[in-house]
Amino acid sequence: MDVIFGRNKKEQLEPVRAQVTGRIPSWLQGTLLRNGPGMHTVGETKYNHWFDGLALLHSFTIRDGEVYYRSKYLRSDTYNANTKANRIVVSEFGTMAHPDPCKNIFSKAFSYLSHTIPDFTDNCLINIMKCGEDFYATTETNYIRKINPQTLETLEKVDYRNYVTVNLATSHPHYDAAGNVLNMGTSIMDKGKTKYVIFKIPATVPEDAKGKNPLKHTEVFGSITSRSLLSPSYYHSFGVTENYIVFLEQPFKLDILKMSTAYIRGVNWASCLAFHREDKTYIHIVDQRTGKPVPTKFYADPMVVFHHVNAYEEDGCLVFDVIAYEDGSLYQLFYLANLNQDFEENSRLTSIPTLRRFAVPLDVDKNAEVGSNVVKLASTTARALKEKDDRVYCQPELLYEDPEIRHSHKVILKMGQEHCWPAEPLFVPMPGAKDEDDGIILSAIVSTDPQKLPFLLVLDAKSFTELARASIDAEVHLDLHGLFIPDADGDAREQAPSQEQPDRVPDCHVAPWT
Ligand SMILES: CC1=C(/C=C/C(C)=C/C=C/C(C)=C/C=O)C(C)(C)CCC1
Ligand SMILES: [Fe+2]
Repeated sequence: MDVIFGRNKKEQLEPVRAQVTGRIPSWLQGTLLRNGPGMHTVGETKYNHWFDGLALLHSFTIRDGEVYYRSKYLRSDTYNANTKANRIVVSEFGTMAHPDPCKNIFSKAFSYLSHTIPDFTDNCLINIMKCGEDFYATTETNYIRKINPQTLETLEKVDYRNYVTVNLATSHPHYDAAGNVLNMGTSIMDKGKTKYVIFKIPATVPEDAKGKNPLKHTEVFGSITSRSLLSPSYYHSFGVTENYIVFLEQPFKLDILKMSTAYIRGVNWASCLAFHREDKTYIHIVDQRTGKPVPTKFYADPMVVFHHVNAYEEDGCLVFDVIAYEDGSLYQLFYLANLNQDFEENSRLTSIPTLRRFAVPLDVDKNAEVGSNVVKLASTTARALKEKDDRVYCQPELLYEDPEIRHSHKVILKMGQEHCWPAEPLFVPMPGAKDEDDGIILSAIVSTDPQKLPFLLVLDAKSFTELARASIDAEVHLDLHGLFIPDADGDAREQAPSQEQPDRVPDCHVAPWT
C-alpha cells in the first residue's frame, strides 16, 4: 500500500515513450494533464495525510497512436521552502507545520490572530483549471499556480483574492460551452458576512499591455449568505445545469474560530472540520441569468457530499446526482497511517458511498397541499414534500449502492483487474459524437504488483471494452484530477476541457470515484 500512497515518487522529466498494445483511435490526439500528491516526506519530516503531499504534475501525450509520459513536481513556494529547509515548513490539510520553532511563539500567535485566517499553502495538488489560454494547478485555498501544460514548468503564483473576495475556492470548476470557467468559493467575514460566492472567468478577453489575463475579468454573478457567520459549510464541488447552479450547504462545516487558533494550538486544518449530524443539508439553486437564488427553502437529510456527478433540467425540475456519505469520515481514511493493509476493510466499515438523485421543482405551487409530493417526473422516484412556510423536504432516489450491501436495479458496467488502482476516469467525446457516450474513457492505472508496469487505459465509453493500454516504464503516481487538452487542430467542440456534459441524463452508471 505504501507503493501507492506513502512513498515519494521520482520525477520523469524527459518524455518516455510507452509500449502500446491494442489501438488508440486516430482521432484521439492531445494531452491528458493530471495532478496529485507525489512527495510525502521531506528530510526527516513526514506529512500525516495523503492530501498533504507535494503536487506532482504528469502528462500523457497521445499522438498518432503513441503515448509519451512525463512528470514534474510543482515548484510552489511551499515546495521551494520545504526543499530549502529540508523539512516541512508549510502547513497542509492534515499537517500543521511550525516554520521556525526558535522564533518567539507569542509574536507568531499575535500575527496569526490579527489576521483571523492565516496564509494558506500554494501546494496546488488537486486539479488543473483552464482559464482562456492559460492552465493552472489548483487546490482549495486562495492560491492557484500557473503552469506550462507542455513542459509542466511552474509559472506565476496567483492569489484569487486579487480578483474575487474568496479565501477558499473549489478545485472542481465547471466550463460552459464557450469555455468560460464557473466556480465557487467561500468568502470568510468579508464585510462581516460569511458567504459562498459564484464567479465566472471568461474564456476570451481583450489584450492589455501585460497580455491577456482572463482572471482580471472575473465576474461575481451570485452569492449565498452562509447560515452561520463562523461555521460555513465545506464543499469540494457543486452542480451546474444550463441555467442554474446547485449548491449544497451541508452539515460538514469549517469552524473559523478553530482555524484562527489552529496554529497556536498546534493542530491541523482537518481538525477544524466537523460533521453535525443534527443539522440538515440545505439545497440552494441559483439562477445563472439573474444571479438570484430560487426562493423556496429546499432541504434534505444530513449527508456529506464531495462530488457532484451530473445535473440537468427536466420539465420544470432541476435534477442532480451526487455521491453521498453518511458522515465526514472519508477524509479520515486518507491519513497515511490508515492507508495500510487494512485500507479496504477500513473503507468498508466507515464510508459507504451511495449515488443519490435529487429532484427539485423550480416553481413550487403555493397551493400544493402540505405533505404532497411536488415532483411530477416519471423518470425518477426522487420526491420533494411540501411543508409549511415555503419549505420543501427532498428525498432522493437511490441510484447506486455498493452491490455487496444491496443489489442495485440499474444497468451497471464495470471493468477491473486485480492489484490495479485506477485514477479518476476521464471521458473524451469523439468528433461528431451523436450519443452522449460516443467517445473514450482514459484512466491512469498503477499497480501494487511489482511485476506490472503502470499504464494508461483507453476504454470505449459505450461498451467499456478495452481499446488500448500504454504501459509506462517509469514511476507513475496515483493522482486526483486533471483534464484532456485536445491538440489545437481538433474541432471547436473539443476545445473546452473534457468533462461530464451537465445537461443530459446518463443512461448507465459506473462505480463512483472519490
Ligand atoms: C490546505 C487547506 C485546506 C485544504 C483542503 C484540501 C487539500 C482538500 C482536498 C480534498 C480532496 C483531494 C478531495 C477529494 O475528493 C482547506 C480544508 C480547504 C482549508 C484550510 C487549508
Ligand atoms: Fe475531487
